Amino acid sequence: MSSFIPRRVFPHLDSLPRSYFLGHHRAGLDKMKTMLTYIDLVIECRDYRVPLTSRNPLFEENLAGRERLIVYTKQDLGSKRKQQDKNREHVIEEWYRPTPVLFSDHKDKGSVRKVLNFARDHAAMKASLMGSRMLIVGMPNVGKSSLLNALRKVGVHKGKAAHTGAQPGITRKIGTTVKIIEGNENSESVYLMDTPGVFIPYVPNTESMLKLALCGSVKDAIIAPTTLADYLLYQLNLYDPRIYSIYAHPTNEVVDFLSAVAYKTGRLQKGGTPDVEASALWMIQKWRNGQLGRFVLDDVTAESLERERSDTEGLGSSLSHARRADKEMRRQRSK
Ligand SMILES: Nc1nc2c(ncn2[C@@H]2O[C@H](COP(=O)(O)OP(=O)(O)OP(=O)(O)O)[C@@H](O)[C@H]2O)c(=O)[nH]1
Repeated sequence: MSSFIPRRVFPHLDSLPRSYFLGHHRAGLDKMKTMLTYIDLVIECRDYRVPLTSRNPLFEENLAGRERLIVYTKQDLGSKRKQQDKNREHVIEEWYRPTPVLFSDHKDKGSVRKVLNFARDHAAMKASLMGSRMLIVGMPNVGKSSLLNALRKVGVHKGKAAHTGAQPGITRKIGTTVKIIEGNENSESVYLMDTPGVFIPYVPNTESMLKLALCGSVKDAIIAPTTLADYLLYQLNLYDPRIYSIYAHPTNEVVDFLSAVAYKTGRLQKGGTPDVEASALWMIQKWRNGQLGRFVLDDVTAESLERERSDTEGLGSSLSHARRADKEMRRQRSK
């Protein structure tokens, strides 16, 4: 163990797709734009494990002019609720000031209540006779529908209203409006609308694509499971290789790692050969569920937002525009 040295960089994979911008993403975004006049607040969800990479500039560009609350979902999957996490959350809050930022875990009533309180205060400020209407937006699979259900449960004690699932693309159209706060003599009711996840037209680099895929924003068929497991192994090694010690010795070799997992868990094909692909999918799922370490994949420092912004500049608006900007960026870099 003491002699093990993890990889410090993950190799650039030229053949990796860098787009997952589907028809219903574009259609959903267009529809959101037409609804903006009726909306008092946009609740933009991002994944706590990738606080920078799950930022989609399309929302800032297309839903500008409306007040925004940023909610980092799945806090439980990236945090151990320690001082280190508090420091990280403070940095994230500072990045977006004055835009308010909250952190949520859909099963933790306390964090859901904070979002509700924000929505209630915001609605009270607007004091509309028709009640307040809010839109929940974000990348695919980030946890929008789960948060909507949790807000409804805590807010008005009603059951699930939106479908949720482990793969992206469960919500394909803008859903029905759901009441999350009951009005009273002092304030009007608050309604929330679910929307389909919208992916970034063109991801700035392959590592960002791997991060988003690992967090479940991209369908599992898009990137080979062994490639994704290799990226997971890279991250596990940087964090703490002891996390997988019940399956394998520390290693940088994905096939060795997955073969050890296959032997240990009985994932074998005919003739007893290890089923590397099945083991890859199993390990990825374990990490996604928080059973293989809970940690953040992005670098969170005071400067990292600016760095990411300059990397993604021009990659927001359209696919062809994004490709051109990417080509130009590469040309500049090679100069
Ligand atoms: N651990 C944990 N899991 C969550 C949380 N929020 C959502 N999930 C899980 O993440 C997956 C995706 O959640 P959804 O609510 O369907 O995500 P979505 O953003 O509506 O997905 P799309 O339909 O692709 O837009 C589900 O398996 C949820 O159970 C959270 O706060 N913590």
